[in-house]
Amino acid sequence: MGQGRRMVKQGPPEPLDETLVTRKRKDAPGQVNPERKKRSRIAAREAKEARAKATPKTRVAGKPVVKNSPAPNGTKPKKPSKKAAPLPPPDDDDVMESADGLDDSDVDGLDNINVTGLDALGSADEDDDDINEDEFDSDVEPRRAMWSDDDDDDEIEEKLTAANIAGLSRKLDMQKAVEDAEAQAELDENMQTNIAGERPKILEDDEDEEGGKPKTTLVSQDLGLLRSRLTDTVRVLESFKELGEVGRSRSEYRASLLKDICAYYGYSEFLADKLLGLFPVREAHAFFEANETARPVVIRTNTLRSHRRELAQALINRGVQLEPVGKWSKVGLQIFDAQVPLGATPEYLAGHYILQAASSFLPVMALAPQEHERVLDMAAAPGGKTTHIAALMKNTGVVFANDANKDRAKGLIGNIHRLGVRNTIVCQYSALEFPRVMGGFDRVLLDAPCSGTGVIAKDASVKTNKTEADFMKLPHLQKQLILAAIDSVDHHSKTGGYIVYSTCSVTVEENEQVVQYALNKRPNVRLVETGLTFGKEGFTKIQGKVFHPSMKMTRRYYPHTYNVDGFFVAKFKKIAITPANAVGVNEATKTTGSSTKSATTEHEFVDRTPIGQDEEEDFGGFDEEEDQMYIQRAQAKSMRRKGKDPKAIVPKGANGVAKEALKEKSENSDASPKVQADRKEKKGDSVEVTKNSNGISVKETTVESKKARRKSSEKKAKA
Ligand SMILES: C[S@@+](CC[C@H](N)C(=O)[O-])C[C@H]1O[C@@H](n2cnc3c(N)ncnc32)[C@H](O)[C@@H]1O
Repeated sequence: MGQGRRMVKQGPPEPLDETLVTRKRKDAPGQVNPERKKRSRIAAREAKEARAKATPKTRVAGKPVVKNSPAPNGTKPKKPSKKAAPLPPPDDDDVMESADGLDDSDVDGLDNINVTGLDALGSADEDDDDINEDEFDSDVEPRRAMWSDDDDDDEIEEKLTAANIAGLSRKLDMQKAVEDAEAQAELDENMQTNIAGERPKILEDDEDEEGGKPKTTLVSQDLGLLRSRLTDTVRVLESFKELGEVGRSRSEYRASLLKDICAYYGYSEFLADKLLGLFPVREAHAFFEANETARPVVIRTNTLRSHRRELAQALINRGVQLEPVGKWSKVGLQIFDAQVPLGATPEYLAGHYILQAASSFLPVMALAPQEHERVLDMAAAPGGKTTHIAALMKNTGVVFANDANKDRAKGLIGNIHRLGVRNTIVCQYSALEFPRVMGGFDRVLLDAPCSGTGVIAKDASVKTNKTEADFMKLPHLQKQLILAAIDSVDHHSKTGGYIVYSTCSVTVEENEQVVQYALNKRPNVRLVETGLTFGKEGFTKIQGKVFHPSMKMTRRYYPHTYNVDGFFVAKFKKIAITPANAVGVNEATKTTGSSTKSATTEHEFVDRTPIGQDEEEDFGGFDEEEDQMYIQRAQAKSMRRKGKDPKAIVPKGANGVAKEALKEKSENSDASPKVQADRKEKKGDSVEVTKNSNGISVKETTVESKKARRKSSEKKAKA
């Protein structure tokens, strides 16, 4: 086993770029048919020649640098550009909710198809048991490992590869684009500061009147200068002792960097400062840079309807170029190019896949739902994760998919139908109302509404529209939601007792601070390993804040490290009941104003109030008397069919109302409101004639039925 393999196995997975994917395919031993090899070579040679013509290169310090003269000062440098391509409609969103309820989608198109493969994430999958880890190598990887869900059908794989051959030359073009971009970046970096040891002059001598901070006199058009100053400042801050100007402080350089980041990438100073504080300075630069390019388009195979290999073959036949997303997932396919809109293929319409960002797989993988369990997805729309949960449960057990937003819940229902999910019930509550609505779940997923700072590449508006207030309101909501999630889980569950909290944000306020709050307020939970085999550890210490050491078990994902959307995943195990006097128990009940009897008597915040008793409006309400009438009609019909006398039934309505009353109601049902009222009045009952919103129906309240209802409610309350 080569050195490379050992490193891949032991260390964190390195991002693997597209060129390596290409090489893997070509180098795979005993896998390549001669025809394919020949065509690949031709394509490679052609691309190489074209490249040589277009960009003569030399190498400086081991990295490619373009020989052509640098962009003159004041000219616009090449900023990472976006490639236009057909947009598939999104299925799954994670950017979602900001405080104002805005959202956006996980996958918003084929534009910006990224050239860095997600294979980078390759390490053992939770459920990918046919992967031989020893075989993994960033340079040489047997094809079998690529298709980890299928065993040893090399022949089919070769066909897939052959069908994909057109993609290989395209990948070479992409490779060229990457090299060009790298060269340009390298050039920018070296433009002003390529003499070792020289202290670059970055800060200006004039200071502004207010803060004494360095002025940024460069206007936004001076992107070339901005960029080189930015990279220089990063370099100085990294080696401040050697490179900092005498008499200048670190904070001056930082202030200059912050201003340049805002000017160059277009962030509000508030957000840029917050994000800059998350990373060492060079990493922060990489983060801002990564937010300028889109993440790869990924689809998740719906295993309720298809298998990954079958799906891949079908899409390849339609001209889609794709690869398995990486060893960590059995169901993901990364799309490199598509001649057809991915949101309108027959396979899409038949529910064989869903467009879903790679990082959206992670919370569900951490949740690890089991067959026959009872699972709650607290903020579920549009259902990328719900449908994944249902697929892992093989349509057994039951999933409650809840979302507070009615319109988004419609999308959720659409996805559930399209993907053939049959074990899921959709509901529309504020998740804060759980567990009063229902509790006792084996597992709960809280994919919380968040600021979306992990998905800026998809929604650039986040750069400027998030304010300080958002980073107070959102964490406040997230903290309430996480307590509700914890209280909804059955700690006695034989198979589960787990809660997963996730966001597509990278800020500490929305992640570690929320998790720490949950640990503080709920001593009956502890953090456990997520089971995810890659991802950076959550912070235990940052910016003067200290968190519980177990915070290490949470996982952070960044666009610049794994080429996935920024994400956070934490997994809790509930080990005991929630004390009745715990914070949040009362707050949650306040929202509905119902009795807290169950919480106080059982010390577990599980309310067993029948659903819908007080909330008839949402679902159109239930009319028990009317129901009873239909039941009796059906019974009578059935008796008649059997040749019996239907009058033999001595029915009682749900409220104890005798058959006569129902019969009367039945007779009246055809009469006009006025006639009905007259009839009632004759009988001496008090009558209210009201029209509903459509102006057509009568709401009648007789003395008799009022009494009956009261009686029935009392009975229920006692029960
Ligand atoms: C990040 S998105 C969920 C994405 C979803 N899990 C998926 O994978 O497709 C957050 C969701 O939270 C919902 N939401 C916001 N506030 C809520 C609340 N109080 N209760 C329940 N859902 C809420 C939003 O409507 C939004 O759909």
